[in-house]
Amino acid sequence: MDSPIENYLRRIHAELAGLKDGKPYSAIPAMANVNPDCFGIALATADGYVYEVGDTREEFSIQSISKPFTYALALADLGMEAVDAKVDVEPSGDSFNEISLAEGTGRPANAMINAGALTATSLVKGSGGRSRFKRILDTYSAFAGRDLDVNQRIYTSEARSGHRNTALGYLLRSFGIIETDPAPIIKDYFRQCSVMVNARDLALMAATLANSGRHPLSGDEVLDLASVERVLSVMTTCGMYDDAGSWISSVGMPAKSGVAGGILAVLPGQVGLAVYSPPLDAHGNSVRGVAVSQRLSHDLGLHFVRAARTGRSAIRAIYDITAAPSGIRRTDEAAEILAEHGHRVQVIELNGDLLFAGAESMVRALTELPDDVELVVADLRSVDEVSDVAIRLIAEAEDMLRRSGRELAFVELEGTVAASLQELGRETASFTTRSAAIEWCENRMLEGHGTELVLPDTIEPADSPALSPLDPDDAQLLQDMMEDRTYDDGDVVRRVGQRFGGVFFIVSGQIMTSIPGPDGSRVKLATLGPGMTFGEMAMGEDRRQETTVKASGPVQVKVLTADAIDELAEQDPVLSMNLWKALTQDAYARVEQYLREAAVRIHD
Ligand SMILES: NC(=O)CC[C@H](N)C(=O)O
Repeated sequence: MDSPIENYLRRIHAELAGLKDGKPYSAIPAMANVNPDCFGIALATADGYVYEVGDTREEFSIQSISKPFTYALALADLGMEAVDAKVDVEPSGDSFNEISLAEGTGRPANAMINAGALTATSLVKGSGGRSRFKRILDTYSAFAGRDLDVNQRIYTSEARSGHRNTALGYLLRSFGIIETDPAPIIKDYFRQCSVMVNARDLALMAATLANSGRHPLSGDEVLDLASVERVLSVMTTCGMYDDAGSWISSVGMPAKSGVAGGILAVLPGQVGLAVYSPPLDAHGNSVRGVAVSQRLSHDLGLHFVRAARTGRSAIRAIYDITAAPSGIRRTDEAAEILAEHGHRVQVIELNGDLLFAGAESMVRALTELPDDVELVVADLRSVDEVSDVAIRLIAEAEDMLRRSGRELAFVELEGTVAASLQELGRETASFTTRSAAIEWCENRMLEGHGTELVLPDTIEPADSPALSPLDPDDAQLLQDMMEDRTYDDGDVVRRVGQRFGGVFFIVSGQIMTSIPGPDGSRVKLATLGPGMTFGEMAMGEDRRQETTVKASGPVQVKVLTADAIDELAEQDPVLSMNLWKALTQDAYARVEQYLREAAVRIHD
């Protein structure tokens, strides 16, 4: 796909391919003969889209980039306390292979330098019939989202030449940091460094960390959030060894480098970045990898200080229900009451992630509502993640409202926030559509400010607003001509295109009218309740039913059928005329209300 991001990455790749500083790693003979011009950039989003430019499928050994993932497995296996007893979380300021252990305890400074990495490897035990190394390899594969494997030639070469690491392993044994024979542990460490990856793999491994431990493509929960938080913290302060200070200043992302020329960087919640290019700088980091990371951080605002600013207000809109009535047809008196008191019900529409900043903006808006607001509807349908902190803040805000006699209700598709609040002992109303929430608020307003104005559950046609202009005896006569019909929830009562089928009077229950929307969707127009009519608009030779009418729960209607209407026109033309005058008077009022509500309903 010719996307702006891919074009941007191509420009950076072309520009930095000309960077010729540094030399490929030569301490491991099998790694010496690599092409120094190999250069790939991969950027993976937290939802799994991977942008690739250059040699992103060229395989190379993961080397020290393996360390955070083995450290993650040890943390997941043993928990932080047990791991911290063996390896600290402090930056050493030393190079990756420094023989540096803490005075006295011998505890390595962190798990990113070789001493700490050997320790982390020693903390992983075989289990479930899988050896230590098989579990380590399976963990890397889960992070990459594909089966990875060891390059035996590189492993053998490093096992033969890795004297410094071997010395470190026995030194750790002498301090009791490694408690068993260090030889197999050192071999497993060499094996983990010899696992083959490409830049795409690393970008997805980084994106899994960015995605709180869940693989963005497979959706597998690879690592728990607490361990992700610890691994990224240590990568931030120690991942680039004695270049860590300069890295966090100029790039600002948790990262890990490897001497084969790979670099992996993570922007939590957003992206995983990987670069592969063999020539290394004096710190053992890929020269082009550092240059690409600095450019992308600057150009795309990936530095954690900038990225944190995305936690701006989560509020998309605040308005009262006079701007968005429920669509229920009410009597004139009820409509007047709602017009007068609608400002007492506020709707707050939110979007994005409700982490601390988003939740804070919502809670602040709740505290700033005018004193005469009685009900608040929080529309969360455009909200993505709601953190535990946000739930706790919302619960306290709900308490604050309740203490002042007010209530908070939610519109959300799965009801997760209301369920979370219930777990904290708060009972809050939750609806799946905004109109249902607003109807509930309107009824509360009518109960509170309009006494018995809330419509009764059952209205016979003779008592309906539509027949109110008629003489009561005439209305009753018409009702006696009607057929009784009942429908269950979801039944389609009338379809678009049907010929006139009579005038339907709703006795109890609710129906919902809708019209075909874009790409096969349905656009809800209105909800009609007891005492209301539908179907009369299709009267006339060339007219058809223009809306779909569906039962919203159990519904009882009485129908003045087309045959009965024809019979009435013959037997009592005066009453027939009065009936149509009454219905058309009511129908025009309804058309006007439909249009007003449809304009509001469209995006409901
Ligand atoms: N920084 C690195 O990638 C070093 C890895 C190498 N296998 C070593 O242990 O020395």
